[in-house]
Amino acid sequence: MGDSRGYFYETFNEAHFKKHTGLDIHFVQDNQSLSKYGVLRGLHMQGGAFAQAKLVRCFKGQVLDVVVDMRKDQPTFGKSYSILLSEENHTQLFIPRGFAHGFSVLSDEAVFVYKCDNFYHRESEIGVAYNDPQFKIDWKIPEAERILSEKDQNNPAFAEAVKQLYAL
Ligand SMILES: Cc1cn([C@H]2C[C@H](O)[C@@H](COP(=O)(O)OP(=O)(O)O[C@H]3O[C@H](C)C(=O)[C@H](O)[C@H]3O)O2)c(=O)[nH]c1=O
Repeated sequence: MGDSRGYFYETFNEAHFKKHTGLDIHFVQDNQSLSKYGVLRGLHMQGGAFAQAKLVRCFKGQVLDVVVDMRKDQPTFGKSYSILLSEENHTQLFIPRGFAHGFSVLSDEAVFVYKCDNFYHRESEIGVAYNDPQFKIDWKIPEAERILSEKDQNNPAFAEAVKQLYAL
């Protein structure tokens, strides 16, 4: 809702969420990260008892958000999906448990905020190589301009990540 002062909008409403998704999710943790242009975070997930569903959005700037289905029993296993999330499009993406998630920052800066339905548990984290040739993800950031954590430069390939995930 915009007015002469600025804007107001509900960023999460449990009743709307249930109506649109048919899901009854109890979110327990909110996260927020600030990243500059070229940052690529991911692909990450938590497995086992600490698997997380996420409701993600870009509060400031613009990101390319990417998920990979790691659920062996699903027809979309091993498939990736990308979507632009931005301050302008107000789009939110619900990511069920069992998906690896990451994003690349296309604006000068991006503030990324998301709800999780399980707590952070470092020991349950699984990484998947952002550049695994199986997915051919176009992160829309030239190779030389990408900024990744040490961890994300060395995530395992998809097949190894699946093995680690199902061993949790
Ligand atoms: C995820 C997380 C991290 N941390 C600590 C651990 C490190 O000291 C620091 C940065 O963690 P990390 O480098 O894993 O942050 P991201 O690279 O943004 O990780 C996230 O990236 C992708 C996009 C995701 O979807 C996951 O939620 C998450 O893995 O925050 C916490 O204290 N709590 C948390 O829930």
